[in-house]
Amino acid sequence: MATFDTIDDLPADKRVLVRLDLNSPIEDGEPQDNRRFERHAETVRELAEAGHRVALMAHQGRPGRDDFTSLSGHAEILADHVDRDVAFVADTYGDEALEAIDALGAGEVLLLENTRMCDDELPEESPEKKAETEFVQTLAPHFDAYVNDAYSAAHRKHASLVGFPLVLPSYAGRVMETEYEANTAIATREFDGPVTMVVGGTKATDVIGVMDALDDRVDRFLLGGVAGELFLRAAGHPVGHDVSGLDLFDEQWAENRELIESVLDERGDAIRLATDLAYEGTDGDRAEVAVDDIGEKETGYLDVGSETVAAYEPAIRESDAVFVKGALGVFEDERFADGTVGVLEAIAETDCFSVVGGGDTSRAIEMYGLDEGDFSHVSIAGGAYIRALTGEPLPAVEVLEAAAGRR
Ligand SMILES: Nc1ncnc2c1ncn2[C@@H]1O[C@H](COP(=O)(O)OP(=O)(O)O)[C@@H](O)[C@H]1O
Ligand SMILES: O=C(OP(=O)(O)O)[C@H](O)COP(=O)(O)O
Repeated sequence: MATFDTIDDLPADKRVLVRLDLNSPIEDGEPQDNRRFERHAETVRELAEAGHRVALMAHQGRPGRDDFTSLSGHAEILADHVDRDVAFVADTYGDEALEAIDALGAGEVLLLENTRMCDDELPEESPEKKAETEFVQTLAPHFDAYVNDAYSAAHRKHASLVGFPLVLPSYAGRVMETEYEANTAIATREFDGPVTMVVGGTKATDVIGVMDALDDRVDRFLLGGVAGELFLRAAGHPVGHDVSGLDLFDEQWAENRELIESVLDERGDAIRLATDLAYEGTDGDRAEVAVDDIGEKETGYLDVGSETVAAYEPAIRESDAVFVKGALGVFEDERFADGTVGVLEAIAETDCFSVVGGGDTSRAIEMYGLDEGDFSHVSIAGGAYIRALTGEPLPAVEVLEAAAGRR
């Protein structure tokens, strides 16, 4: 049972600062609609309909990456889901933002600019330090309450996530509440048969530590995506290097090499690696190569190959529980969706307990016409949900709980 207050406990007619997680796939510079908008819209609508003045904070991407953009497009998508205007101000806590916040009327909604454009936001520090930042100290006096709905970012100690509960009465939004309950329940659940985790995506650093911490709670890991290539690299294959402008591999390799090698050493029997990989052939079609035939690293691999998919599917069918974190390939491109979709289809056809997590990965469900009802839980959280599986506390949840304890 969560020990934080929720928006059911929020007194009427307040100026409320709300943290959402609208971090989304970006295509041609534009955010793509996904279930994060739909799910957070419930909290925003409820607060606006209750007559609160609602200012929203959220982040997009990471500085230096292609997905680091303004939130102006996010405001439009969110407005469609909330079914009311969502104003946008290209400022987070400067004069322009404060003016727009102070001008909010009852039931009005305003989205502030990407929190990660502020220097105070990102360095991971204690909640006490974050509460002292100019970011928190400037915004807080303009509000009566803080609502955190960003469960999927709750593993980060950023100012907008851990600073405000020390200085404002604080509450969990609907997404925070439901994701917390679902993911905490999963962490304590026992399974009779094999437990499988599908590990892919781009955030290898997030998943490798969790693989280590999950220890023997997971019987086998099926690997793909960036993490999968880094494990292949550790196993001596010439893959998992940055080629042609990609910067997904080498930095994460340097950061995790020792851990990957020790996980491979200790849990090697439980780890299944791709035996073939897919890439873009010279004619633009999908081409495949056996991992053992890759002589040197000269191309980017964008999916696991068909032999690998055929080996992963039966492993899923005989599992009692399957957890998915991260896509096995660049499924947004149909040519490289086979791994991700093959695994999701096998789960959907199987009567196992299943969780699909991650803002990007869960999007594959609707993109490829799968039915959400065929999965036990589709989480909009990736890194936060797999950390919850290890029982590791989430800093942004801890400060909400501490805030409730002080009231
Ligand atoms: N081999 C690969 N190279 C580049 N990107 C990949 C590869 N495999 C998977 N991806 C990308 O990983 C993304 C999901 O990664 P990640 O952000 O870690 O997961 P999530 O947001 O679902 O938690 C997908 O959008 C997919 O395009
Ligand atoms: O999308 C997110 O996490 P996820 O990819 O683990 O689901 C969150 O917004 C956290 O983003 P971050 O991993 O850049 O801190």
